[in-house]
Amino acid sequence: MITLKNIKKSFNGRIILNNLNLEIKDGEILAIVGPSGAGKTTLLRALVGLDTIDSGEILVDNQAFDPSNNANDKNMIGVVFQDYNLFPNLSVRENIGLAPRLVLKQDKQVVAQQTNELLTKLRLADKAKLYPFELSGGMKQRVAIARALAMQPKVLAYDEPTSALDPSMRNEVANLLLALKKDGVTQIIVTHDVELANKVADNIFTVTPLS
Ligand SMILES: Nc1ncnc2c1ncn2[C@@H]1O[C@H](COP(=O)(O)OP(=O)(O)OP(=O)(O)O)[C@@H](O)[C@H]1O
Repeated sequence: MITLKNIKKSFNGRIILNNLNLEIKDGEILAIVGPSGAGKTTLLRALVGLDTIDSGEILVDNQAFDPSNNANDKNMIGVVFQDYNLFPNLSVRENIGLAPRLVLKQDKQVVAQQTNELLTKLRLADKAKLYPFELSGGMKQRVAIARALAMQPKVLAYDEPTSALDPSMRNEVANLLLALKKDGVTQIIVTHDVELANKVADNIFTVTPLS
């Protein structure tokens, strides 16, 4: 379980998150919703350790969560960014296998086997040799998810998973999130897409603008 206690975050003296409290249970899908500028991405970035918080605590199973100093904590949460951040000069297979090789120092054969499994799971087996520029938005997103899953995170966080896609893809994204939930992955989505949130989320947290 992830627990956020009294989280406070300001930018240039302007308070964005004030004494925010939130619990995310293992295996659930949490949707973070709220109007533009309310602080949803700020909350997500703080939660995954991409930004510091001014005060408050982030706990995982009641232990302090410290991704900037603890590699296990850092690898615990995978992030799928809105623009996917794929490595443009690497193939789909290389995008997925790079971090397990470099960061987890996994054996080449283990990485190859795991990458094959992820390619199949994310319906990318016939795209393994392609480069990001050759992929549709939905395929890029599936590569980004496969790449995050390759690090075996307990939690996957997505920033606006449907906003860059054609609305007809919403069901596909929803089904993918629900399939990953069956595998036990805890998922956090920041979204404007209320329909997606209603369809997949076990819990919806609304961030309200403070001013
Ligand atoms: N690095 C930063 N420096 C200064 N201000 C920032 C920074 N990041 C975010 N902000 C401000 O914090 C507020 C919340 O931004 P945030 O991106 O978290 O909102 P959001 O709810 O995700 O909005 P949207 O739905 O439009 O993406 C905004 O007013 C934004 O301008």
